[in-house]
Amino acid sequence: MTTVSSPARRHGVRRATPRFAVVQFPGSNCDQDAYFAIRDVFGCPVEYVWHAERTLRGFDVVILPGGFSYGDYLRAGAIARFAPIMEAVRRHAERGKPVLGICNGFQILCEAHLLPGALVRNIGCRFVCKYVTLRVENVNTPFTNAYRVGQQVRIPVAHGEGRYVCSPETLEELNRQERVLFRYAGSLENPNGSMDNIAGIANETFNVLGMMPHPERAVERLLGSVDGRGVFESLIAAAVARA
Ligand SMILES: NC(=O)CC[C@H](N)C(=O)O
Repeated sequence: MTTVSSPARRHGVRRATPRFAVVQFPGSNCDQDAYFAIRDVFGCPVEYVWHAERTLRGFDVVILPGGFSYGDYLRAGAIARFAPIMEAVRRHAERGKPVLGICNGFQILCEAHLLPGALVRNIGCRFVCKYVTLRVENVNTPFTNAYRVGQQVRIPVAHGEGRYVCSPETLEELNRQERVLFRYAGSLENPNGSMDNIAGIANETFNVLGMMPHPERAVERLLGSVDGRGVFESLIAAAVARA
């Protein structure tokens, strides 16, 4: 684990550099990408937390990474929702601390009812793995403050069950409360048939975000895009603002 000695810590005041937890479920496969981005690209302290653990004490930001938790049996995220760690994730969210679910993490957050709606099989029933262009819709959140509203960003998706669906009432509420933080930039960019081109949504208090695209895979120019960096930069800036 890399520990960053922030100026705030050196002067004996509250820590500003957030401490990240990356939760690992059996079948997670993007946990190392998230860990690498946080530690090597952003220099923040990060630890893996196994799904059978029951506490997230000491962590500021919790990441539920992508993958195929429990083999995606029944429906992606439907079994992970019952993992022991999920009670701690719920408590973390209830305290107003940030929880970011990426791809399978988004699926788990919906199944756990920390976010509304569900992610079902892509239109066309195919696994889709490619870059898509997103539009950043709301930048007044701990996950998006480093972006400009309306900014278009290129971030990859890789999923078979990424079609976001919800009731008309929920959709109306999500839009009215500006809880859609990312949209596929038009129907041609929508890889899965999600309602209203939804790519990422927040809870009512804006401290839980689920998104199908993978920002942790878009943090190095060498890999094709740095447009995902804003999500981590926003979380770090929000932690500094809170300290
Ligand atoms: N990268 C991911 O998390 C994708 C896997 C996901 N469970 C799916 O729908 O295919």
